[in-house]
Amino acid sequence: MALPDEAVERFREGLDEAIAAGEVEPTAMCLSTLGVDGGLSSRMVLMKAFTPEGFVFYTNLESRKGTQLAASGAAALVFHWKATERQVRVEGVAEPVSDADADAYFASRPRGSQLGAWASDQSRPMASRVTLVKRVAAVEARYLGRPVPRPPHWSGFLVRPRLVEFWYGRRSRLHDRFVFTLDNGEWRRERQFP
Ligand SMILES: Cc1cc2nc3c(=O)[nH]c(=O)nc-3n(C[C@H](O)[C@H](O)[C@H](O)COP(=O)(O)O)c2cc1C
Ligand code: PXP
Repeated sequence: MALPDEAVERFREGLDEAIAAGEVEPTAMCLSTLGVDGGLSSRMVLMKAFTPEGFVFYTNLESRKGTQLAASGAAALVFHWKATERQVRVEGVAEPVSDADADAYFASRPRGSQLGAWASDQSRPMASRVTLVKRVAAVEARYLGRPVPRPPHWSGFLVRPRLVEFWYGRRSRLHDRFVFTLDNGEWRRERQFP
């Protein structure tokens, strides 16, 4: 269910203002996923697309987050824009992006990052840094003089929101909060106490 116009506008405006204010990584978001044991796991990722459908990021599908999302889909995101004292919080369900979208984004990455996606068994044990350096050299040799294809284990997820909260910080601590919640197929909007 697409986000309501107001939520889309608030997100776009918040991101634009964070960029204008010089935020170092304005698209950085904390992603939380659910382990099979019911435990939670969080890490930062970079948002690469935002549409009324949701928030897209890319990763190794065999990583910890990748396997957790394949198992449950439950995902929560937090953006914190320090320069503008804002926070956006998202709760929803992650689904794979299309191969066409993943191919297009992968093709736009610097060659070094593309080679890294082949070389790194993200989240699995690595004996030493030398292992990684050797693997990068091997994939570099393999794709010498030709484009690096997207690895089958590297793609993206679209987090479709069921809740989006916009938090506007105030020095008084009497912050403003607007929460959009999907309720029986309809978006509900409410203010909440800070
Ligand atoms: C600011 C920032 C952005 C990051 N962006 C990504 C990203 O977009 N995709 C990714 O796979 N890892 C990204 N990482 C690395 C992840 O935080 C994490 O270490 C890695 O993906 C392994 O996570 P996992 O073992 O939980 O799967 C980023 C780290 C930081 C600090
Ligand atoms: C392993 C990894 N994948 C992806 C990203 C983010 O995407 P990109 O490298 O395409 O900007 C990062 C950012 O640090 C990263 O560390």
